[in-house]
Amino acid sequence: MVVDMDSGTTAMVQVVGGHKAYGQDAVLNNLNMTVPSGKIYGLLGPSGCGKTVLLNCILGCRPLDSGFVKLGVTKKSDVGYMPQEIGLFEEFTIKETFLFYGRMFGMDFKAVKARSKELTHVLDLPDWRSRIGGLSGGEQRRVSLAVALLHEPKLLLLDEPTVGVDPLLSRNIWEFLEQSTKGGVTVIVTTHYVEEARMAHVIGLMREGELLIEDSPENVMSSQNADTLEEAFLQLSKRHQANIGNRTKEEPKKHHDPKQSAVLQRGQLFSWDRFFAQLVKNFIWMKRNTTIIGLLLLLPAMQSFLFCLSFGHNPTNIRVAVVADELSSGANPCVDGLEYVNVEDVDNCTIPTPFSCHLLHLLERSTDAVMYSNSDDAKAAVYANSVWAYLHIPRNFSVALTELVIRGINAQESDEDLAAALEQVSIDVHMDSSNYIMNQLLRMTIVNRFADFMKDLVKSCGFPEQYGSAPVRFMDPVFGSKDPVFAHSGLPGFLCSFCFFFTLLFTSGSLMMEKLVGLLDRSLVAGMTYFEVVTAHLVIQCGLIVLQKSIMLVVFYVIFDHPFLGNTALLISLLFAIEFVGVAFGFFITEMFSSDRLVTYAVIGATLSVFVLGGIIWPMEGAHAILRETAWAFPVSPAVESYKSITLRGHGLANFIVLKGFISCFSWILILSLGTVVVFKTKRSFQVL
Ligand SMILES: Nc1ncnc2c1ncn2[C@@H]1O[C@H](COP(=O)(O)OP(=O)(O)OP(=O)(O)O)[C@@H](O)[C@H]1O
Repeated sequence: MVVDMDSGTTAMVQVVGGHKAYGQDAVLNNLNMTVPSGKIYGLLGPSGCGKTVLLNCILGCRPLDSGFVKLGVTKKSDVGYMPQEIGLFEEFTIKETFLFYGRMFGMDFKAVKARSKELTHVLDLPDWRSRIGGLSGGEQRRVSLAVALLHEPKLLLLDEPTVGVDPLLSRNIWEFLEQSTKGGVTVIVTTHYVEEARMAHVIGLMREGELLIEDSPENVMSSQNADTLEEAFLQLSKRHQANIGNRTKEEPKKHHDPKQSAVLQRGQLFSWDRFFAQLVKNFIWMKRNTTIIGLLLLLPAMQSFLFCLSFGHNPTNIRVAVVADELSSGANPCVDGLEYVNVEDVDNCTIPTPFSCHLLHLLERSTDAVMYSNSDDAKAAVYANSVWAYLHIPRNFSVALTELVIRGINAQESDEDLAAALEQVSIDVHMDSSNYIMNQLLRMTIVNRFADFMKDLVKSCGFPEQYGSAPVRFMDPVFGSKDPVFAHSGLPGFLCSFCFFFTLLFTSGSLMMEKLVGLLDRSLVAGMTYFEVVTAHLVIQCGLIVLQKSIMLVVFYVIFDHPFLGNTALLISLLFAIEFVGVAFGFFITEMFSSDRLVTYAVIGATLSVFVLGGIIWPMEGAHAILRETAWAFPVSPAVESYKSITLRGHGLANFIVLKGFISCFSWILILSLGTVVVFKTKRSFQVL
């Protein structure tokens, strides 16, 4: 519907009392503008005066703070927009670019081809097979202009179309626009080149957010007694500058009425043409970026192999020094087939003494135990990081221990004798405890080997085995194996974190790339809906997820044979749910942040948090009470517990821990999706859904 102008003619665009500020600075200041239908409107003004902001307000990409915009068109497809930045996909050829936008506007191949041919001639475009990224700045601008003209819109908004263009070609472009207006097209062109705007039917001279004059170029010049537009603009600017000094600061009239402002309709929420255009674009991107896609598939495989090969196995070959005072110094009596020395007053026991040899023999099963002749050397070896610990066995160890075992503590004649005997049976361990895990594992190894030794000793002395062991029996475990492997319980946290990370990385990376080159906004202005962008992305993402997950699951459960007790379909559904949390988070942060650096930090921060809270490094049972109580609210953490219950305990969806993982994922997908829509709507005034 075309708006009636006071003069009786018709207007395609009307801005009434337009005011827009960023912070304290007014970018548009009570601006009134009328663009007659079927004319070229040249919007002139120095850099930073607000031309681009004004075009964005007309398009509805940015809302006015007050005032309103009226348009003579209602549909987005009636508008052609050429943004100041190129806003084209660098990986595309010119032909693919035309086809992408043609599809988006529902044009068939024949129509796209015919129109592209015409535009190629007028705009002197390079070979259609040329990639956009390989074109010069001027050539890219011409392709960008051709895209805006492709679907023969009724209203054209061109933001500096002739920058960097040869003067001859620039004239051709103006003539072409002039020609188009004869067919009823209305054109708004912003330009820095004041004289070039003489070819416009109407010009608006803009300065500091205000429109100083709006008339035909001839009238503008005659009203200022100027021979050139440049001169006229200079005079108007001088007068405006003088007025600014005298003006008291006026508060903008807040009469923004959304009902009066025109909103371009995008058509239906989902169109197969637009969805297909976006999908083909994603496929072309993948085809042109096989290295990235290859890495996205190779990385999970590589990480899975690295995890299986390096993570959670009990350390072997830990070097430990043993100093046994009861062994004669110099030659090692335990070597050469353990030629044990006999001690006379020990009888009934079949383990030869000194016992240090048997203990050493047992230690050698799980460590690299090395005999040292004295404590000073052993200590020096710990300081030099040659060994993780040294054990000191006292001089009378064998005799004192045998007496205590066979004759009992009551056989000691006095308390002093008992204390001396107990001192002689104590093995001192001096450890390098700088590594917590090594410390715990070594401690466990020493205690276990000593327990084995005591069992052997009491048995060899004719006592029942239990006499030498702690009165605790570890029966067959309810879940897991008798000798649990750390990697088995670490795997769920690792896999879930990586699922989240890979999808987050791909989603944020691909969206950010579209956003930074202005492609996303250009597509949205052209009528693409955010819903179509999301669905086209999800199709590609799902394909990648299936491939990545298949690789990882084969590595873990087929090649490395990790235990798997549960339902495969349930596990795959859980992994998909986690991946979609990553996708939703990717959409959220790319909408939230406008710089790729911030997005990168958010990806790293979120992944590390998920990794830490996933229980790989430490179980949540050991976390701070507040964190433990709130862990259910974090994304992915409940899913890790769910994963463990499915694979290591064989539980199904009826189990609450398993169910909680799914509930958590779906809740986060919902929260992040709603968050994305809110941020999207707040930042732009596009209709999203
Ligand atoms: N999102 C934003 N946040 C804050 N300030 C903004 C934003 N967008 C534009 N501005 C400011 O608004 C003013 C007008 O910008 P605009 O891009 O419209 O200028 P312009 O007339 O198009 O300039 P040029 O010809 O150089 O492109 C500038 O001072 C700019 O910094």
